Formats: sequence, structure tokens, C-alpha cells
Amino acid sequence: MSTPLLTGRRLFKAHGSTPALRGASVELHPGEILAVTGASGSGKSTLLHCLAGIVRPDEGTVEYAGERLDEASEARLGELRRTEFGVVFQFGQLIPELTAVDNVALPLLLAGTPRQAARERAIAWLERFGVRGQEALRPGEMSGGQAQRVSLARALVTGPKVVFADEPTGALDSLSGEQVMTALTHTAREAATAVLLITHDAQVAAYADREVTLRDGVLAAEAAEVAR
Ligand SMILES: Nc1ncnc2c1ncn2[C@@H]1O[C@H](COP(=O)(O)OP(=O)(O)OP(=O)(O)O)[C@@H](O)[C@H]1O
Repeated sequence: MSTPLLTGRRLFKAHGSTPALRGASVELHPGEILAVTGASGSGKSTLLHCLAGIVRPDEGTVEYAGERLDEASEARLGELRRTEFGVVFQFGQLIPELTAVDNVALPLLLAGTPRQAARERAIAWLERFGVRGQEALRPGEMSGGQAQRVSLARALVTGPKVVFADEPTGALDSLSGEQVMTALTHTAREAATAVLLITHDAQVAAYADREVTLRDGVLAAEAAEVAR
């Protein structure tokens, strides 16, 4: 097996007095699509936030390509999120005032790409995700499936090494969900992008190379170790 690209070791995180992670460890390999499943409240989103450097764990370490994210500065974490990481959430979280093409072009503009080139690349990515022709729509004018495909284009347009996807099909009907998952996994495999996919849906998890299950803030395998 390759050296992991991203590793979380013995992660603990509480929200106030509610423990969300209780010593979870996980490895994501380059180009791997890893599904993290588990019941509601098992800590899936908190794990994703810790691994993506969105929140710091209370205890434990997060290492990305040899760099400790749990100790990194906010500036460095912001830079990583703009360049090496892409993020997709359940409700897309597009910027409502911007058109589809401007939403997708934004990460490129932030990374210093000239406006015209950013626009052209954004249009190419919209085409790839089957939403060509909808460039001028604002999020409020799109269907859930369209909005989610625009979100995927935005997450992948900078050529990230890792995409963090938190219930990317959670708000979609099953056909749109399948289309979004097919688009995401095809593109990730083509570009050898690793994907951390949070889902509670076994059909969605089936798109992954590997699946781990969280239970009460630890992986099911870790819970079994403790019980033994
Ligand atoms: N911002 C917060 N403030 C307080 N408690 C929180 C917060 N975020 C999460 N929690 C609690 O932490 C625990 C783990 O939540 P988390 O969202 O990580 O789980 P999840 O598996 O992603 O759940 P779901 O599938 O319902 O989204 C839950 O008990 C949840 O209520």
C-alpha cells in the first residue's frame, strides 16, 4: 500500500460537553475514494472537519503529506483549502449572488488566475459535470442536482489532491444522487484525486474503494479492539 496522503490519529473532539470524536484514527491514500459511514451523530462531519483543517481536534494529530495540520497556522490552513483541498457540502453552499460560472471561477480567481482564463476553465468544468448552458443561473434558480454539480465543479476546478464531500447527495433524489456520484467518482479517478466521502447511505458508499464505519466517535474496528 502507498504512504497515506492524509492521516488522522487518535482524534478527540467535543462540542461543549458533547463528545463527537473519541479517539478515531483514519488514513486516506493518494487517489483513494474512502467512504465514512455511520449513524446520525456518530461524528462523521466532525471527523471531516478535523481532517480538512476546518476545526482543530482537542487531542490527536492530523498529517497531510508530511505536514501537521493540527498545528498549522490559520493562514496555512486557508492556503491549503484554496489549493490542495476541495470541499462539497450537503446543500452545495454556493454563493447565492453569483452565477454558476462565477461560483466555479471564484477559487481560481482567489488563486490568482486571470479572469478570462478562470471563466474558460469554469465553463469547461461545468460542461464536464453536465451543467453547460446553465452558466448564467444563480443558485436560487437551479435544481438541487444542478446546484450540487456546480458545487462539484467548484471543488475540483483547482485540481485539488483531496476532495472532502459531506453527504454530497443528502439533499437529492436518487437519480440526481447517482448522477452526482458518477460525476464525482469518474472525475476523481481520472485526476487521481483522493475523496473522503461522508454518507449514511449504503448505495452512495458503494461508489468508494473502501468503507469505514464510525460508531460513537471511533471507527467500528477500533471499538471492537477496545472491547476485546
Ligand atoms: N456545533 C455543534 N455544537 C454542539 N454539538 C455538536 C455540534 N456539531 C456536532 N455536535 C454533536 O456532536 C456529535 C457528532 O456530530 P456530527 O455532526 O459530527 O455527526 P454526524 O455523524 O456527521 O451526524 P449527521 O449524520 O446527523 O450529520 C453529535 O452528538 C452532535 O449533536
